[in-house]
Amino acid sequence: MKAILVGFMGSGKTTVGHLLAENLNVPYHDLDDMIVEKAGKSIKQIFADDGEPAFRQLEHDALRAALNDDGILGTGGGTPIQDVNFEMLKNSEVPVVLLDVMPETIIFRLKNDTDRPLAKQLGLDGLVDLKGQRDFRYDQVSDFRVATDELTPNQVVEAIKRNLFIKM
Ligand SMILES: Nc1ncnc2c1ncn2[C@@H]1O[C@H](COP(=O)(O)OP(=O)(O)O)[C@@H](O)[C@H]1O
Ligand SMILES: O=C(O)C1=C[C@@H](OP(=O)(O)O)[C@@H](O)[C@H](O)C1
Ligand SMILES: [Mg+2]
Repeated sequence: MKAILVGFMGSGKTTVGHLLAENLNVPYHDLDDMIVEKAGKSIKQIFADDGEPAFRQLEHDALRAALNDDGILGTGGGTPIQDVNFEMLKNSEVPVVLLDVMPETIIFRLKNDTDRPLAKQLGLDGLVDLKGQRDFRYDQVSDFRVATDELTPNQVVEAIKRNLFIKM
């Protein structure tokens, strides 16, 4: 991998990851897509049929498989929260980029979302609490952070590239 994107739901990992990969002319891998492909059903359906622990196991398996691939990896918002994943990301040689986002922006970006079971379960206030619980982990696992609130996805790509080239 050239870079791994972490951050809360709605921070833009999937959107920016696709654009960054295209821009660098490398493949893009998204853990959620890998999980959906392996399970043969949507994330929403995995949560409904099998529960969150089953989803987290699939997520861990997908992360383990993806770390050896080339390109850009977009994780899910909960990926760094499992201890085993946290250690894998922290010990990886690949730069880990935190896409940061303010609660107001998350609410705005996800207000019509129907694909994220946790967002649906928790409601918007619950989401903000969850972000507060997770932020420390995102900070610890990442090499640098980009605040995305005031940036377009393409501007986020440019900010990541500036930081990556300094690090390479
Ligand atoms: N920088 C940005 N500015 C405005 N909207 C954004 C930005 N990044 C992502 N979005 C929008 O926010 C929503 C969630 O983005 P997504 O890439 O799925 O986030 P994640 O994968 O981190 O959950 C999508 O509707 C996307 O178009
Ligand atoms: O934060 C989380 O626990 C989750 C985030 C989602 O990915 P995005 O961060 O790409 O929305 C997806 O993996 C699942 O719905 C659980
Ligand atoms: Mg995503």
